[in-house]
Amino acid sequence: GLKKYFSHMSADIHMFPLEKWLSCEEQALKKKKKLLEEYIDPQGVYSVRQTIARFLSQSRGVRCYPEQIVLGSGTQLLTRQLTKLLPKDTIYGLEEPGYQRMYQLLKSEDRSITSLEIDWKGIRIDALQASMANVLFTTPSHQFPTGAIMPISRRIQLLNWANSAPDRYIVEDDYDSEYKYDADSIPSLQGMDGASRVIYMGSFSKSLLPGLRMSYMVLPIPLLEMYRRSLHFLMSSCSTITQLTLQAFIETGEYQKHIKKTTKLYRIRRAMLIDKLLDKFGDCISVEGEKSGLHFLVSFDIDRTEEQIKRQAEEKGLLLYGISRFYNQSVPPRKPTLILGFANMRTTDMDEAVGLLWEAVFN
Ligand SMILES: Cc1ncc(COP(=O)(O)O)c(/C=N/[C@@H](CCC(=O)O)COc2ccccc2)c1O
Repeated sequence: GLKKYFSHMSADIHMFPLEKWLSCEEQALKKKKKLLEEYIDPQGVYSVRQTIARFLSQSRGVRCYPEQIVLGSGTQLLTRQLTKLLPKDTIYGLEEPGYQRMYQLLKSEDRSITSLEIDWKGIRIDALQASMANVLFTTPSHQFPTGAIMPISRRIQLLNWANSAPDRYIVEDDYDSEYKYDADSIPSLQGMDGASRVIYMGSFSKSLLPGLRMSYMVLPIPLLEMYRRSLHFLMSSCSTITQLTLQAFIETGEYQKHIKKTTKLYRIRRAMLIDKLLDKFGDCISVEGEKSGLHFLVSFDIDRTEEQIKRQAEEKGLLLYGISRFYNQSVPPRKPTLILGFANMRTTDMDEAVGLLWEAVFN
């Protein structure tokens, strides 16, 4: 198969503290195995939600009670539950370019969607106001896929938008908020919301492993009441074992240690990769969205299409993704732009990876 050096969709299992995770699992099972006998609360084990609420308050300034947290096996599944709490004729505003799978999920649920323009600060307020959207999905910490970090001023404008008409909500997908390099981390939109307009979504897919399928959403009280009324019959979609292990992993401080260690390692990988790319490609490339997260964008000032570069790369055995895959409407004229992940890029592979990229672009 194709080499996935630049994959933005995979974590590096070698970075995961498997031994510590397994001892947390053993400890959780020994102490709380009784919980496995029954169906637990559909929102997830209460004590696990208490731990997550504390962690969110410390790390992201999210203000919530454990009662407001819903654990789910993936952001998409939680989004499906959320759409069932909102009016059928809700119009969902999604960032363009944005998280395609969310667009595809909402479309598969026959929801009305409108694509909204972004700029280097994230979603554009004029585009949002001109649209008919009443629920906005946005990724303010590190816009997916461009990496834009939304400044406080734009966040305040978003909250004003949400408070200026009934039935408006902002879904803050705080994906990729764990890894900050040059930018100081800006507290969550949810923490600034005083009027129950923000639904906060997060995931352990990037900070731990996507295979754990541990994601969560924080519902404002009015939606929580609706959840309790209309979705109380649901069973929790996350394994109780994974929930209890995660709780132990956070409570023993292993999670915080892991984030510190991986941030240091990712910071080195990211800096080395950008240096090597600039050495090799010089001023025919420009890098953006590299201030946080586990990927950045590289656009090429050459007369080739993204498709040609992708195909040429596949000839050389290298998997690449272009920015085009994140557009729901037609891709506007722009320089060929690739999304380059570095979470799974070992420093020993970098020279080969950059060499293959060079051949894909120039041969
Ligand atoms: C905007 C956004 N929000 C949430 C998620 C996470 O969803 P969850 O795992 O269901 O909680 C992703 C995953 N996005 C994935 C790429 C999507 C794509 O390009 O198609 C990338 O996910 C990972 C990247 C590195 C390491 C581990 C995972 C999301 O891009």
